[in-house]
Amino acid sequence: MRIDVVTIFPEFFDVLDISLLGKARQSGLLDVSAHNLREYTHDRHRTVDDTPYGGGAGMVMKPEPWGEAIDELLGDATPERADASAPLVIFPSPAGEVFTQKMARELAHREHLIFGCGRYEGIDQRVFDHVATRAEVRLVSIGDYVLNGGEVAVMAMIEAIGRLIPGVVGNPESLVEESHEDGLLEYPSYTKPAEWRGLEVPPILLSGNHKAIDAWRREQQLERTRRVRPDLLRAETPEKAETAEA
Ligand SMILES: Oc1ccccc1-c1ccno1
Repeated sequence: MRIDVVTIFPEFFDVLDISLLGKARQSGLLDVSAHNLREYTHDRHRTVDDTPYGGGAGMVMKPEPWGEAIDELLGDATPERADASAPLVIFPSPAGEVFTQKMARELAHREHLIFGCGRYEGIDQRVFDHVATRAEVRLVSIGDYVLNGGEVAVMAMIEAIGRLIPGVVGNPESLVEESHEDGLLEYPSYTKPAEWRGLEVPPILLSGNHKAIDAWRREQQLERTRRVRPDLLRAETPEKAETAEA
């Protein structure tokens, strides 16, 4: 998978050379490149923002640099070539659809993602409108709170997507039993020692009875999800909600 990120802080993404995603980049499974939006300006001050039409506080990111940056990254992509190789352009935004594990799984199958990190009061709307004439565009939020810019959101999405690419995580089994993989929160985990500061590991986990352990873990998932994220039980599949009510 090729990932391009347009940002005024390209050095922010240097951290991706560390850990799992660093190995994925070295092995060629993941190719991440950060591009400085200011390289696409032509004035002495490398200006990327200006005052908003209609007034209001703050500054809005100018369309011209964005247009040139994304033109370069899209190459000769056209809507007519809308196949798996077609680039998907994602702008993190508090006004976007919420990023979920389901979306991460979907995006892990794409060949080329382009992320555009907005700052200030956002990016001129015409950038989204124009790019949408050439490629699929999505505005995506990582949660109901406000950040200073899209870089943190893009980092989170790259990690969530990148770790699902086959070969990136050593043991694919470890991807299955995680929060949100089956729509529920994960069960509590324990390791040695069996007793720590007076706290013992649940005896069922020491029993060796794997059928009983699986049942206990499933019940722990349901109890934790009912308590912490009841909204997940109301989502999508009625069976899930039915199980939860049992
Ligand atoms: O708050 C933001 C500012 C800029 C770009 C993205 C965000 C955001 C907030 C939540 N998800 O994305």
